[in-house]
Amino acid sequence: MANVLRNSAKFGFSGVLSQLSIHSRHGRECVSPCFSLQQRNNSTSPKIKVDLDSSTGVAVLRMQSPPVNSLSLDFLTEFCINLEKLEMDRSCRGLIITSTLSKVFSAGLDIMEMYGKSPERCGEFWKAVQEMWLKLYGSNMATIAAINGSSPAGGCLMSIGCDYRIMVDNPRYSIGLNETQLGIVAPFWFKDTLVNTVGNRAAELSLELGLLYSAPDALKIGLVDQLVPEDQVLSTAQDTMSKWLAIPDHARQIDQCVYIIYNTSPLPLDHARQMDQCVISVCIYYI
Ligand SMILES: CCCCCCCC/C=C\CC(=O)SCCNC(=O)CCNC(=O)[C@H](O)C(C)(C)COP(=O)(O)OP(=O)(O)OC[C@H]1O[C@@H](n2cnc3c(N)ncnc32)[C@H](O)[C@@H]1OP(=O)(O)O
Repeated sequence: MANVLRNSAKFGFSGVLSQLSIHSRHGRECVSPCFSLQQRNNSTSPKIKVDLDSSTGVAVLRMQSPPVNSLSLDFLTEFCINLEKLEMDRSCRGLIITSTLSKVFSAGLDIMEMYGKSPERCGEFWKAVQEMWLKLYGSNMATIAAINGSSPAGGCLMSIGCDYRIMVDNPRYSIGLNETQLGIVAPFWFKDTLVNTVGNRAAELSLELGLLYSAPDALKIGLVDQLVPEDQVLSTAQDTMSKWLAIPDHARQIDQCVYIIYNTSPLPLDHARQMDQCVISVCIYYI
């Protein structure tokens, strides 16, 4: 796998992100419209399953893309379409993300998307990664990751993009931003999200050494909020969600907004997204 990553160096990409600029129903910045997402979703079997309980207002999004829920362009597109639909549905106030696979939450970005692809495809892929994070981190819903397996790299990003993380108490499951171990560098907005979660020093050590934490170690540094037995991860997430939803939405959303404005990178701005594209291109060139 590391070889695939190293070989991908020669396929640097130069596509420029198109402008992403529609606004959500709540006025917060949103990304490209459902229409364009649907146009590029060519997959046949669904990689995502969503169940919305209209009596509680809680949706459970299950990632079901074997073998490891890797974040391919198709996967990310489907993920974003589902998030967008839930975001537009006023009856949905809370979202729980989990995996149907045993042992794996998500293996992160699909390695094959970074190998031997055209610059245009790489650009489209990176844009989808950005969209996934923007939609999740900026969501108006309360979001909980029910992490029932390993969650390296992009899988960890998805987890820390949620408001709260509950992980299965199994030392064999790991989580972390391990990019440097693969010879690549986590983009600045991965870093910011991690700093917001575990603080500066822990994030610095974690990123530079590309550390993957076992579930108990992840709890120690605050990378996850709670550990539970495997068979309780979803019920605990549901119980926790009811506490989050006891807070009036507008108060939680405004609080989150203030937090994001003061603590997060400018990725939601168009120029920052384009700058990110350039940085990633250079990184790939030097791998
Ligand atoms: C466009 C340019 C972008 C530039 C990016 C720069 C910034 C980088 C940002 C983010 C980086 C990433 O997210 S990179 C992905 C990093 N991911 C990992 O390091 C995880 C690697 N995988 C694992 O550790 C393990 O697979 C696992 C713990 C997740 C599961 O272990 P398990 O033993 O259950 O399964 P296997 O290891 O046997 O794997 C099964 C099967 O899945 C394939 N696989 C695994 N991970 C990936 C992946 N990320 N992408 C694609 N495919 C993956 C693995 O090769 C096996 O396939 P085969 O059965 O065919 O051999």
